[in-house]
Amino acid sequence: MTDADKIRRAGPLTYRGSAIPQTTTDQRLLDRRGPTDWVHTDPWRVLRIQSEFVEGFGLLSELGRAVSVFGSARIKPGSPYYELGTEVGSLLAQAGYVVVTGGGPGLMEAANKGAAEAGGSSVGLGIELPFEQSLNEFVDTGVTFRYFFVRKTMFVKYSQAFVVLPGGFGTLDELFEAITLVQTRKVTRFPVVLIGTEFWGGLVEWIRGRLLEEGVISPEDPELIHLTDDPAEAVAVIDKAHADMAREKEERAAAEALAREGDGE
Ligand SMILES: CC(C)=CCNc1ncnc2c1ncn2[C@@H]1O[C@H](COP(=O)(O)O)[C@@H](O)[C@H]1O
Repeated sequence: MTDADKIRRAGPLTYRGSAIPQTTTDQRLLDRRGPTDWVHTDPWRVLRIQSEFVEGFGLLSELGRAVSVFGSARIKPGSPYYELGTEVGSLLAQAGYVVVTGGGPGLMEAANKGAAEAGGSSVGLGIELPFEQSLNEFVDTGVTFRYFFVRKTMFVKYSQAFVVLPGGFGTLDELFEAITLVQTRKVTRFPVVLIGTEFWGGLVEWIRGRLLEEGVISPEDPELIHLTDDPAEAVAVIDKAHADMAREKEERAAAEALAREGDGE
């Protein structure tokens, strides 16, 4: 056999004769020599981002009914808000919801603790931070994300409501992301419940007053937010929204079935 008759198959590729590479794909993969700066380039980051979506979707897709609870990383046990967080976590777990938090300390921990005390399950979606940080001890299932926006997708995709306890910039970011997604109909029928009338009252008043008066939101927009001091009311709002949603889905399915029957006649 001459060199020109030689054939190499590499996956779906076929090489013949002088087109056959000097090395195999595996050899090139395993050869560690070469520059390494590509690790810090955007195309490589895109793959890392992709892998976070894959891991996140893989872990969370079979969660069942879930509610995300947000709140300050800084409010410690002993504070009435911490108690409120624990109660919310317990009541959500008793109502059959998985409690999803950022997995950190403070009110995230409170909600996870409440869920654990009620025998429910807790998910922590952590974020890599510049300082050492681990998931709180009440998280049953956890993922720690490198990318903030990947993590935020997970909260929305795998929970059916947001409960927002008192908090700072992080909590405000999560609250306003949620109501923007509802306002722009990126998510539908997604209850957003603020707990703590004293804490949130000023903001809600400003939204209902200033924002409406200036015409920067629609008259119905303030209704996207429910404000209460009562964790049981928060759970009732969420349950009702889901019952309404389930009923509407059934009615739609029945109407479609009827239309199909009509077509068949
Ligand atoms: C001690 C300390 C500051 C730890 C921060 N560790 C954190 N771990 C996980 N999620 C967090 C953390 N800090 C902020 N977040 C996210 O932002 C919200 C709280 O931010 P903030 O404390 O309100 O502004 C939480 O709902 C959570 O989703």
